[in-house]
Amino acid sequence: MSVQLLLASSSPRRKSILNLAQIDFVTYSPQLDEATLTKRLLAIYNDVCQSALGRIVTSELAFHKALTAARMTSAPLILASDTIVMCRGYILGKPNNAEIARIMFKLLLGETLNADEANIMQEAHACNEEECCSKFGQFHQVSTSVCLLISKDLLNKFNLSKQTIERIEALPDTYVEKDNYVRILFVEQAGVYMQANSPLFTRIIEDYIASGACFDKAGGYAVQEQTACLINKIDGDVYTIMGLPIHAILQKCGELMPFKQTEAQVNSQRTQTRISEIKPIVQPKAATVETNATPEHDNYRPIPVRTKSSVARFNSTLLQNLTSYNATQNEKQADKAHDKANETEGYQQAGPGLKSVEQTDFNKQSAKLAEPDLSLSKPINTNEQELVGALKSKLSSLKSSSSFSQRDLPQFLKHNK
Ligand SMILES: Cc1cn([C@H]2C[C@H](O)[C@@H](COP(=O)(O)OP(=O)(O)OP(=O)(O)O)O2)c(=O)[nH]c1=O
Repeated sequence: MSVQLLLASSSPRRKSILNLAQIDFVTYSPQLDEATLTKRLLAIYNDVCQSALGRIVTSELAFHKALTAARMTSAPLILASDTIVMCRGYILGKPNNAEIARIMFKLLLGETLNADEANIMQEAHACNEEECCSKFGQFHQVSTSVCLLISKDLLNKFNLSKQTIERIEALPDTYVEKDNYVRILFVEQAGVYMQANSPLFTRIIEDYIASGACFDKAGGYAVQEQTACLINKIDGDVYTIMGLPIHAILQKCGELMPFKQTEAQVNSQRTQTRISEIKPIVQPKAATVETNATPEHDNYRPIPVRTKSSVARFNSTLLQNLTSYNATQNEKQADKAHDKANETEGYQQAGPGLKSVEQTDFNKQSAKLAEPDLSLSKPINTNEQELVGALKSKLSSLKSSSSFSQRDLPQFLKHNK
């Protein structure tokens, strides 16, 4: 099915992860006031643990990003995602400035905040969570929610497995936006342990903040950049931390993902197209004519081609003509003989006698020319052919008429020379 995925995100990481998975997509950046929405959610869910908060906040934000894109574009297949870091009861989004970024690293590395720092981070303090510091370092949790909206029309075109349909139907609030879209929403979480027990790490942090790379990352760090040096242990999928849990996406709704064609597939399609472009060679039905006629040339008449059967036809016509000519010659001779006899014995009706001579010679000639010579290829002149034919028919009509006598024949031949 040729449908493109709309990635409702401006995150370069999400784009590169989709590219990595060879998914065919275009992007749209939904405008959403994430901070206000998060504040509202924290006010409602003020008595839940940080793990649950991570799920709630990212789910709501991912869904609203996808919904905004659906309303603005009406695209049939939309993917949106949201990532936050929860550490020691604080919800860590993107740091607004270097100072906040530095405080975030203090939290992530298990350091104690002073009063001022705690004051700055007051709004982000979402719940009272026990500090989880183990031999692996300070623990924090990264939550990434994924929301896939698929139009009902498009969903009906998929040949989904029973298992997938059941899984979709079991999801809460499956149908959204006036029932036009089916919603698939899920959260992935990963645990990260960080340690910075050497001045070397302090330098890495300062360099990273100075580069400005921290400002578009939840928690102010990136697992895929130099701050990876601070990470001692990860529980979960690294792509959940980077903002798009590709393994879970493919596992849960891979059937709905449009994949890019590999070079081999594109090449094989090209070959198929080339083969289908080749017009079939139409063999002429009879071996007698070969035609270049096209529908545009209605008056086109094919050039006759001399074949074995056409030569045979020609020879049989020639045989008839020769036979007819021979008959005429015989009649001439018979008439001469008759005239001679008449001169001596007087006039006699000789019709049956002539007929008898005629038949005998016909049979002789027929026997001689029964096997037509197929090597004959020069057609008889049309005028001669017509003349012989006309003579033959006239002669036979005269012979059958009662008024015709043998004596009339020389005159007839002279007249029709
Ligand atoms: C923790 C962490 C986050 N991040 C990034 C992923 C997300 O892009 C970003 C979290 O912010 P989000 O608000 O989830 O995403 P975004 O604003 O970058 O993009 P959009 O809302 O348009 O989809 O932090 C990393 O790249 N590496 C990391 O290790």
